[in-house]
Amino acid sequence: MTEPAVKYHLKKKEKHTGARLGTLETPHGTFPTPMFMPVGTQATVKAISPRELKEMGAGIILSNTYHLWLRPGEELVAEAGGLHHFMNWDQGILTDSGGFQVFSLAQMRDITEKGVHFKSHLDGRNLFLSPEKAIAVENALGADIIMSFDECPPFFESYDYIKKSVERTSRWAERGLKAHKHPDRQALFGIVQGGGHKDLRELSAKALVSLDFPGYSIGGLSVGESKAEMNHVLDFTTPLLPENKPRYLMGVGSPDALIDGVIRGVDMFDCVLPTRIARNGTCMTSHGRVVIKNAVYAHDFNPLDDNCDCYVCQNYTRAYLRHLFKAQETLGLRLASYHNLYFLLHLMKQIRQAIADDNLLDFREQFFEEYGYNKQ
Ligand SMILES: CNc1nc2c(CCNC[C@]34C[C@H]5C[C@H](C[C@H](C5)C3)C4)c3nc(N)[nH]c(=O)c3cc2[nH]1
Ligand SMILES: [Zn+2]
Repeated sequence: MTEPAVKYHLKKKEKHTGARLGTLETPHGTFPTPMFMPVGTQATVKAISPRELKEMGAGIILSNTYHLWLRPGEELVAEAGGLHHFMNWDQGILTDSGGFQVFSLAQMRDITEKGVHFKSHLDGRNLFLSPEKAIAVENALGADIIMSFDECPPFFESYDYIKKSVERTSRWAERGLKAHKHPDRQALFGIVQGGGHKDLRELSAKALVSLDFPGYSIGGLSVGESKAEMNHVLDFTTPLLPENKPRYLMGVGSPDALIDGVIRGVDMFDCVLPTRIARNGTCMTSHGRVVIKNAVYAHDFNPLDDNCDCYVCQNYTRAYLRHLFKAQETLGLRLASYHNLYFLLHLMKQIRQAIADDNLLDFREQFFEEYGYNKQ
């Protein structure tokens, strides 16, 4: 039996919740969990350099199979020696399988047992992605953690549709496991589906756990359902997964969703939010969101966030950041992206400390109060 590429070590369970403190050992370093993973869509975290990512404490970042397969092509990335060399990132990389992208970006053609036929969103070419093809692309890209090829059905699809989709996704997961060429250096995660249905989540988790993946993603969420619904699904899904394996909630999220996901036993998160909202000048701060182009900040010579010790908050004022956005200077979106990423990475650090101190619920109370979330 080859050593798994990625090992999760559970260090401590928080006394009052399902939260856990752990470490994730990968071929490119060992990182503390719970963790937030910055998203790089086309082999770059938009507007931020690897040096800045390291400076802010990012460990594992995401890249994107679908885009890189279409452009520049996985062969070119493999020729460059794989993603780490290509993008000059020597810490952890995780790639999604492209399934989510196909369902959300491309003009759909049809889903068959074999895989998905669709048209490229770039040039309309007819393309086909199957579990075998997706895993082959992820093997060529060389990320430390790769995802199974799955279908993420709409949350409000019919029970029958979601049941059929779960069964097919489980068959696809098994085919992906068989096609995976480097289990010794790339950890393939299974992705649990099942919408909002407890029995379908059980059906999905049982099938995937029997295949003994080194880690499990919780898919099919953060697709338009309410936060209460997402938390309800997590309440009965995380307990279905092995305690000694990492759990990755895909596409989440906002500060409240991160805290509530950790409370329910999630270890890993990714979300495009911090860099996406930064591009129009929306910043996350300890006092809630600041839309920096607002006139109210024109003469505000305070830092973006007086509780933040990041490079941006230590060296620039709200008035200056507002000026940059009004003048459409690219430094504006760089600084806003930097702070937003730092904010979420720092939030995870505070969450890890709260788990160590067994006061995660008090931390949630204070953070929600200060950020302006209404407490459920
Ligand atoms: C937002 N809500 C949400 N996301 C989801 C994702 C993508 C996670 N992010 C990876 C991704 C997706 C895009 C944008 C960036 C870069 C790259 C392409 C990889 C992050 C999901 N991915 C898969 N394979 N399956 C899901 O069920 C799923 C559900 C999600 N629900
Ligand atoms: Zn800051």
